[in-house]
Amino acid sequence: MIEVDDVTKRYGRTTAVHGLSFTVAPGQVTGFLGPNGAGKSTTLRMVLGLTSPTSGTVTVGGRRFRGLPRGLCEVGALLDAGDAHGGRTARAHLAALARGNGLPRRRVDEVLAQTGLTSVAGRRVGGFSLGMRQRLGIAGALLGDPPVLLFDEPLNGLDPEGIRWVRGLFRRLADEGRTVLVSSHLMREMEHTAQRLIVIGRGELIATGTLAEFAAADTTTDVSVRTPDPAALATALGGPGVEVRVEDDGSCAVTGLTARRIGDLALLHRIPLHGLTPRRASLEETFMGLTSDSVEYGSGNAR
Ligand SMILES: Nc1ncnc2c1ncn2[C@@H]1O[C@H](COP(=O)(O)OP(=O)(O)OP(=O)(O)O)[C@@H](O)[C@H]1O
Repeated sequence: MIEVDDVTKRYGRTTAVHGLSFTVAPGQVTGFLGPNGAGKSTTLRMVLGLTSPTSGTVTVGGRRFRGLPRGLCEVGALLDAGDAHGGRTARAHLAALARGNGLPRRRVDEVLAQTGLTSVAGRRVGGFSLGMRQRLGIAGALLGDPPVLLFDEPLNGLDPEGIRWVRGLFRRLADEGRTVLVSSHLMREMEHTAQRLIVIGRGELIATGTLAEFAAADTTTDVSVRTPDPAALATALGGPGVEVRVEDDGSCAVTGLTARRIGDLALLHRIPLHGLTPRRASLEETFMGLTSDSVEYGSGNAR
């Protein structure tokens, strides 16, 4: 369990995280979503104990950060796939990590097997593709067999097979009762990865909920209407809160009315309809709508 309680983190005049509170429960994969610069990495670093909050508290398994980074047996993390020394082999990299953390050597072979790297364990990391580096980073996170796992943009650079594998692994880790937090700036990456979402923007919480709740909460539905007389339709439907937009393909996108009401009004005004299709916003569109105020934020802006 991770609990972030009213956390603010400032770097000089930049506020990276502001009054952020959320909890991450074990047993499911939680997506941590936000546009670039939203404060995801900063938050993950605070959970790991690599950075201390300016104010507020972060607890992992009920324990507060006490000025020392959390050990590999407590929290495993993939923060930056590029941080392994390029001149070392994958096995040597993991062996050094294991030694430094007092972990048994056998864990190295176990995590190499778990991440599909056994056959390349003797190769230098410098020659690894980004996907292999991601696997190695994940192997490092698993080394201490920790109950809490953090992955910062782990799908970056993975091919479709790699993405499928990572998704399966995260699910298995969550099914084992672990707390799994995965960051991304792309909703489409989270759609088939996470069961719950935490969405942040400009360092602040925007929304939390299950994926199903996000899908159900999209109120920005519109209705696509085909008619030979869009102008008459717009006049007939016009009113407060109703918008009729003619799309490039000649159809009309109507917001603010149900398909049934549009049909009734068209009949009343004797306007022929050739099509009437209610449309739901995709999760990606819901995310864009939620974070649209946050994306203009350029890194380094003072708030
Ligand atoms: N060490 C630092 N010193 C100064 N500013 C920082 C530092 N770390 C992060 N920031 C700033 O804090 C804000 C949040 O950055 P952070 O990297 O946490 O966002 P992010 O959501 O992880 O973004 P991205 O997806 O681009 O990695 C940005 O404006 C960033 O420039």
